[in-house]
Amino acid sequence: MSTVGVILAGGVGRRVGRGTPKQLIPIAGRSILEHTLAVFDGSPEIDEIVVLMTPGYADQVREIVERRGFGKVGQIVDGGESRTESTWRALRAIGHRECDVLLHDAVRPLLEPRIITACVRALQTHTAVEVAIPSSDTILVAAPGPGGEIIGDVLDRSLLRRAQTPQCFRLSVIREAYERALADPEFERRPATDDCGVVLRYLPDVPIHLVPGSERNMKVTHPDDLHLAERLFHLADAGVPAPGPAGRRAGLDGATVVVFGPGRDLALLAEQEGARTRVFAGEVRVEDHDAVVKALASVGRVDHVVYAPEVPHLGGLADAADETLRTGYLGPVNVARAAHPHLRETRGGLLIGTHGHTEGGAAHSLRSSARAAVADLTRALAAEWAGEGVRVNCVDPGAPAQTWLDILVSGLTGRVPGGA
Ligand SMILES: Nc1ccn([C@@H]2O[C@H](COP(=O)(O)OP(=O)(O)OP(=O)(O)O)[C@@H](O)[C@H]2O)c(=O)n1
Ligand SMILES: C[C@](O)(CO)[C@H](O)COP(=O)(O)O
Repeated sequence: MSTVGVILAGGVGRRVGRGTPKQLIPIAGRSILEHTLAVFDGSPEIDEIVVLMTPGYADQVREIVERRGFGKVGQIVDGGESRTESTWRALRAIGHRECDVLLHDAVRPLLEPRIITACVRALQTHTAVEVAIPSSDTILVAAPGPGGEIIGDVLDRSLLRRAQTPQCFRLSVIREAYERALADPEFERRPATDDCGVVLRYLPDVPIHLVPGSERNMKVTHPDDLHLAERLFHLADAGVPAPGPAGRRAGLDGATVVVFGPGRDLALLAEQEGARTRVFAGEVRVEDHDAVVKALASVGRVDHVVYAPEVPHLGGLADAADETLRTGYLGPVNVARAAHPHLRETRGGLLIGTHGHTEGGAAHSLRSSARAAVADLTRALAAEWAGEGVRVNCVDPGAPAQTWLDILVSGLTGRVPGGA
């Protein structure tokens, strides 16, 4: 039986309150929807994807699907007026051939693949499956009282769970629940806020099995959630995915890697994976934009550019050497500007070494602020160049050379080290 992932992206994001549907807002260098699609398209358990999109925005989905080569996206369908109406449209688009369906909020982009695996496994023995996590707050039932609300009840927290998505069903089960709901005039007056609610109300004899979710699988609902999700992405990426020997070779074999700064170890490692490398250490002054442009022009095709600055001395502003300004601020900007036309042509990647963690922050003001500047530059450029397929990441200078290469071939963009 095949497994269809349904991405519910038909809303407008009223509570986030931007002029554009919130699923198209960029986080960590890509739109929320793109992150979510990447999880489903990359899951071996998913055979096909149906996207329900806000009417008028299907072209944006097509652009993402084509640019990222998301081959499993079979249909892009206009969403309905409500979440449940979007689900119903998805069920109609899938048709009557029995299959398993995983309905997921597009705005939960931090879904871990292991949750999809657990859901698909659970569907082998259950016809309805829900992802949920324990509630860490005590939940109250409010009641009308004198001058406002009072507590009507305090629920038993040990039994409380917070519903997430995916919510997963055998197609015939969720279809029957919806057919009953749509035939019930009461459903319009008292709609459901999720799909399990529809099954529970209209097919009460079908047990809905619970699978553990995760705190990270948050829903972007309010403006602050955008900041939280951004931070969580960077924490999630803190352990850069290890591509393995085959992935490393596939990413570097035949590619040209240009390093600015003392990056000999990195270059040697890249060469072992089949890359052609060029290191510009002391001979190119990175504060001189024209010199960086010339250096890159002398290489020919460029797939990856790495900026690996010397780690500067520590100290307060008064003691800071011009070298820190040069390598911390001007270097990253000049290398990025000069590398852009090359990387746009090859859809390549830029990796910027930061000035590392500062112990006791305030004592090393220039170095700390340079690190923050590089982190923000990375995020901004990742978003700015995402449409051109150019990836931009940064890394701590102390990270092993292997980690630098793993980031280069990872497909990540907008990645900054935790805490930057
Ligand atoms: N008519 C709708 C409404 C919502 N959704 C999707 O359901 C998920 C969860 O809904 P929610 O967070 O409420 O999204 P919005 O409806 O966009 O937000 P708001 O209620 O603030 O407008 C989102 O991925 C949203 O795009 C949908 O497919 N069709
Ligand atoms: C389905 C859901 O994400 C489970 O928590 C939630 O009910 C959706 O609610 P929303 O108001 O449509 O965001």
